[in-house]
Amino acid sequence: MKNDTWGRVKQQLLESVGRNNFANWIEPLELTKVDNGVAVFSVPTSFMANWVSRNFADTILTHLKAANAPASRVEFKVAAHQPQPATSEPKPAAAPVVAPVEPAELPGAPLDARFTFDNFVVGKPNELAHAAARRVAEGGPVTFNPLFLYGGVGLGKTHLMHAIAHETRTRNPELRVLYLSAEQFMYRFVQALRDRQMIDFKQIFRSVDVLMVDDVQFIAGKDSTQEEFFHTFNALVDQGKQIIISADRAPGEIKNLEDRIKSRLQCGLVVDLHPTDYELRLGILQTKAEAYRAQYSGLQFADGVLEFLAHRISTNVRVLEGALMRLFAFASLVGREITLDLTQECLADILKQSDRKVTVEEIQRKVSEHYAIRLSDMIGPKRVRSIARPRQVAMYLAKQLTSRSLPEIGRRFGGRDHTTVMHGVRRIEELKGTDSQIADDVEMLRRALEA
Ligand SMILES: Nc1ncnc2c1ncn2[C@@H]1O[C@H](COP(=O)(O)OP(=O)(O)OP(=O)(O)O)[C@@H](O)[C@H]1O
Repeated sequence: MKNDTWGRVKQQLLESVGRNNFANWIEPLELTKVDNGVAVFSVPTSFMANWVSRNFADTILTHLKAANAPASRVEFKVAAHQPQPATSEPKPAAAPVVAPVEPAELPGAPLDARFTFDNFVVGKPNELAHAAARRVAEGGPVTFNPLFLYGGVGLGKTHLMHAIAHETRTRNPELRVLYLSAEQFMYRFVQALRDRQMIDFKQIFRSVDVLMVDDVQFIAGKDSTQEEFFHTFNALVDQGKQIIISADRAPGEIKNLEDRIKSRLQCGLVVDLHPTDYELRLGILQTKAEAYRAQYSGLQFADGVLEFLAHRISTNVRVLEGALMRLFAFASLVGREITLDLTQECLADILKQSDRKVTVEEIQRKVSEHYAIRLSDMIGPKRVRSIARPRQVAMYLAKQLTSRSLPEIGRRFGGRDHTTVMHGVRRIEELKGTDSQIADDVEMLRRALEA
């Protein structure tokens, strides 16, 4: 077979496999001979030989036959002068045909075994992101590509990506799933450039079935990394492979990211993880506390502590988790029950940082309005229930929503003693469990004060 026949076949292959596949896998092939019906190609690396043989041998043979080439089989031989990539299997010396080798190991980051769908608590702020992640993890035809997840710090982007990877691997163990951060992508790229291993780099990244790149904003402003990322992205999308990307903001808002990349990233489904709300924070705390309780068996937990933390700690789940972990460790060290007081003592710094700045005076005002009593009665001496109960509700909310100590709250309620405040707080905690009217009032007031 003449080389111009191979030239014509290549033209047809370009159309049938697409531009990116052609550039990556077909263009580097060199037809060395056709012998006894076997078309022998020389390829630069054994990884490539293996990949082309698995994915393109039939297509190449079909086109060769269509061009009347006397070939009934194709073989791919590694060119002797090319250095072998460190990740490929050594080639048996006597075998001219490439022995089947395992695909090169993927240069991904390890997955956190705890970041599964089962451990992910779903609430209004993250339900869409969770549903999209589940959909992608189920596999099947690629419906949106890429899936782009974005949101503020510590809201679960990495958790969801790892969950997709775990689930995909469980459902389809044969799929090549690669998860890494954008920083690691850049590091691998720079390393490949330095070691003149770009062919291997491209081959490995173009051979995955699912690519996940976390914190993509990191490559903004890094021109050659962006360029390589763009080509990798296109090559995979052309092959119908799934891509999942995360960032701290929407694609259009990432500064110094090339426009063509922004527009690619917007092509699929873009979903955001909203800041957590009270219900989601409480759900997460309950799930994690359950796990800690099992770990620190025997540790007692007073009612209202988780609710207090869910009220008081900001939107960031990582901080919430850290607080809970510290609380359990502290309580087990000192051998005390986890009460509201212990919580405030142990987490004073975290609570101060995420103080919502609701004042005791505001609370008194809102509660007085709600129960239609005079503000002066709130801090005055009257002890009738119609006044004392709203006062206790206000004390409870002051304890929940501010970082004031019991004596400080007492002073703001007409100079009352801290034991009176403590009694009031406990009374409302009890009533919340038995009196739905009180529970509703407290909840409604809390929402109004936090709005
Ligand atoms: N809905 C959730 N349910 C359970 N755990 C959660 C949830 N959201 C976040 N977490 C936990 O909070 C911590 C931080 O989450 P993660 O690392 O996924 O955040 P991120 O959005 O990737 O943040 P960053 O932008 O800092 O990378 C993790 O330990 C994760 O398990």
